[in-house]
Amino acid sequence: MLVSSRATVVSAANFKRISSPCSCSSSSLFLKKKRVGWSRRMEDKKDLLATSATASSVAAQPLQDADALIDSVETFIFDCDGVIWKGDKLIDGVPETLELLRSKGKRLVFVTNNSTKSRKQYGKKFETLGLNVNEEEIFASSFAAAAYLQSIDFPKDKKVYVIGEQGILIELELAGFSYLGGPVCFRL
Ligand SMILES: O=C(O)COP(=O)(O)O
Repeated sequence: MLVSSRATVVSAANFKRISSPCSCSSSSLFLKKKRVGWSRRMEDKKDLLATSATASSVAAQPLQDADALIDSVETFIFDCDGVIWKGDKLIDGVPETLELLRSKGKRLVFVTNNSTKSRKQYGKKFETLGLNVNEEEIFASSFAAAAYLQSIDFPKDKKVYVIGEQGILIELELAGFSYLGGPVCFRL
């Protein structure tokens, strides 16, 4: 399974020139883990800086053989903002890249941690941008919140307090959960 992160914009036009998505993702995960002990000791900090420099170098390795990579991967997971679109603007090369991967029978999954929209609303956004993506291929954090509650058999007669966006409320409703809270406007 291949995870494409924000740092690795997959574009048909420059696919052969991009860095390896796997190395970017693993290095950022590694850095997050290391950060737990970072503030404790200055020596740890120095170690981390040395390590992060090495990790960055590894992440910058160019992709040598895009065809071999595509052939070896069954499922491509794309982040959305910064990879598929920037705000409301489609990123160049994305339609061609997705078409290429679909023509090779690859499974595509689109993930986003932006909870302002439900899966259905994201489906509309993909459509507006001219991309043919099924709702089942979209995993937004809004949907993940509802799916998690289902997975732990959260009782339907209890309420969920939502600190989050409208998309979460919609997904909770679809899953049959009651809630309190939701988007809050702060006035200064
Ligand atoms: O919009 C955001 O806050 C992040 O969105 P992303 O997870 O699709 O990159």
